[in-house]
Amino acid sequence: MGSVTNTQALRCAVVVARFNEIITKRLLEGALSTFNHYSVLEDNIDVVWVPGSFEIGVAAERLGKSQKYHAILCIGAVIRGDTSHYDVVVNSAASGVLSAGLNSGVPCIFGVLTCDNMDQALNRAGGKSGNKGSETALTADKGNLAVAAFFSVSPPQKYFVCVPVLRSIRCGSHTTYL
Ligand SMILES: Nc1c(NC[C@H](O)[C@H](O)[C@H](O)CO)[nH]c(=O)[nH]c1=O
Ligand SMILES: CC(=O)[C@@H](O)COP(=O)(O)O
Repeated sequence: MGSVTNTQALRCAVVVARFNEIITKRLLEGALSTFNHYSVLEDNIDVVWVPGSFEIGVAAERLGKSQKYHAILCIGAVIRGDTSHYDVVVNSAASGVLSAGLNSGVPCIFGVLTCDNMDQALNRAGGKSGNKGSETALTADKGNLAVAAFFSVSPPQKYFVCVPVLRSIRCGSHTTYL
């Protein structure tokens, strides 16, 4: 993908885990509403659902390698149970997202909640601790503009020109299934 200097040119994919959907749907809504706030166009966002956080990395890497996106948001919610299964899913999700970014060269942003219980997750999905999905989208907007400017323009302080180009436009949900 070429570089972008304003958010209306930004193309993103959001990979969302269906597991703990009550949480991940709220994180997705937070991400989409933040994209809307920063003028990312609805048509430029593809949402891809996967069964659980364990599968996020595979999808993110495939999307990254498609060369269609400036950034891939990875959203999931892993909630601790009685066994060590939690650690396996969390570690696999984290290394999968990291590998997806390294192998595709596209920023893959880690928006997977890793919580001890459902209360912690609800608090971070629009509750008293904010909406981590929304923060994930913010990372994509700012991170991508920064990365694009850093690699493609000289002098690098052009980055500071890019950031204020943030306006508001309507953005609903746009869904694609793998
Ligand atoms: N326990 C959680 C899972 N488990 C499901 C796995 O992610 C995976 O889909 C399954 O093992 C099939 O490969 N996923 C979450 O996202 N959150 C959990 O708490
Ligand atoms: C991710 C988890 O820990 C959970 O879904 C699995 O629960 P358990 O460890 O009780 O089998």
